Amino acid sequence: MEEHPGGDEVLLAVTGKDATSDFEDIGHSESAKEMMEKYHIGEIDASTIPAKRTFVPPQQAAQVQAKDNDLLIKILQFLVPILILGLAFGIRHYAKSM
Ligand code: HEM
Repeated sequence: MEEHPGGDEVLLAVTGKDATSDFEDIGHSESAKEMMEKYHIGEIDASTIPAKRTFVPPQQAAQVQAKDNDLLIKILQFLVPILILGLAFGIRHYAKSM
């Protein structure tokens, strides 16, 4: 995985499904195709391959979680100043009326 010139993320993105079209779409060189022989561990019964991806590696699940956290931080960065401003106006209004 670490040695793949295209990086490990692209490989993780196709785990749990048939990656033939993904491999071919990239236009891998002949030497890349020859290299596959080295990693060939056996034949798979095509009827057992899920049509859709069913497995998400934990590394990617963590990335999705990190993206969710980024969104939450952005929302908070927007909301917190507005809340502080609202609170300041509220206190000022309350102080004036006393
Ligand atoms: C055992 C399977 C694989 C082998 C041996 C392999 C090997 C290689 C090699 C040698 C390269 C360097 C460029 C070349 O010579 O073509 C490469 C690049 C790349 N591979 Fe793979 N690869 C495999 C599977 C995959 C799969 C399944 C994907 C996609 C999901 C993928 C995506 C890429 C990408 C995006 C690049 C970079 C292309 C570029 O920058 O031009 N590879 N791979």
